[in-house]
Amino acid sequence: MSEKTNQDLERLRDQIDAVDQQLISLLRQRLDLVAQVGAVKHQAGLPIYAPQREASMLAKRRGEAKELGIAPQLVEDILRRLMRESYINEKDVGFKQINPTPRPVVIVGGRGQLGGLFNQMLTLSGYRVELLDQQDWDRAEEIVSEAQLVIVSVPIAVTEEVIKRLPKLPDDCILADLTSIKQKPLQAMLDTHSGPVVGLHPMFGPDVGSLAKQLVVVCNGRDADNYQWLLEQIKIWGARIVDAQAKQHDDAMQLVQAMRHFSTFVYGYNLYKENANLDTLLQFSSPIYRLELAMVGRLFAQDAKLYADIIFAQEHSHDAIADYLKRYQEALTLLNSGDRQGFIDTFDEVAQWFGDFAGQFQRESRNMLKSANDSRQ
Ligand SMILES: O=C(O)C(=O)C[C@]1(C(=O)O)C=C[C@@H](O)C=C1
Repeated sequence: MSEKTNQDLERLRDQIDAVDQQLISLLRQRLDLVAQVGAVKHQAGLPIYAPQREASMLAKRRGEAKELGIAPQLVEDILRRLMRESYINEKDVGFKQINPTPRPVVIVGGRGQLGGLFNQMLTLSGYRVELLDQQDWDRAEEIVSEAQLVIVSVPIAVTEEVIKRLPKLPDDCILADLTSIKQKPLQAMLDTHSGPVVGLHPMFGPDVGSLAKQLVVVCNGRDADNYQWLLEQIKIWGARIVDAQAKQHDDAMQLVQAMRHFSTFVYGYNLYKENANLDTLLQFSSPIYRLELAMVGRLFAQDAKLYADIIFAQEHSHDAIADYLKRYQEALTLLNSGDRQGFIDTFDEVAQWFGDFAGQFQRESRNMLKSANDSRQ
């Protein structure tokens, strides 16, 4: 490379560095403003996530970007990443306490990951949180004696047993659970406690940075009026609430969770039995295959018992998985018989069934792939 080229590059890179440093300074200013917004929202009891504000802000910035010859999507991607940081920063400012009472919230299994997240959110909202774990059970009666809310957050396999072992709760105490199946825990809570009961299913893992834009499924149990404050508090944390009947939820979870996790498990099991060379697979991976491999591999970085519980606890998951196997075999028959047209006809039938969702999912996955590719070295 010539000396002049070197000098030109160095001069321009110095200017880029200066601009990037200004960007960092602007990020600091923006985060300070967002923290102030968080404080105002804390006082007013407003949710972190403000969809209307986001939509109008993104529309304006996209227009301004376009006028400057900048790709609107680039600006939107940057702002969405900034807002994800805002959710975390605003969370740390704390939240308005919807039900200001000195009575404690008891989290059974609060030293677990999901229980720990609810402990953090409730504490940030000003509630006094007590934990009731295995080592505390001899003091269980004392711990729950004044509780206004008891949340059960233990592995699925022991949820019903733990609920049934709970000491008598105050009559007005709310009994809730966070289990990913709803019918059995809800019935156990209704049988065990005569007061307010509600089943919750947080549709996210404990490693979310904030609850903004997350989803919590609510299965009403008893005396719903008494636990509306809890649902309001969850909304202030930024989450969306969806009501569902417990059976409707469990039936959907068979496909969404049990079958999905089981298929991912089998995919990984097959790679293992084939003794595939992951380094080689990655070497020849397109971005989408790498993402698929990552979604399989991440499963095996987690606790086998958790997924065993999710899959085995679903009473009818065997049926959903057996159906999947039957369709896998039907598709294999098309392949083995060389029935290319039969495959195409079936493919078109399924495409018809997906309808507009197919295009929507293609657009969404395209953006996910771009982001996933950005983070690659
Ligand atoms: O303006 C707000 O209400 C904010 O909380 C700030 C902010 C942002 O980062 O711009 C963050 C989250 C909201 O969903 C909308 C915007």
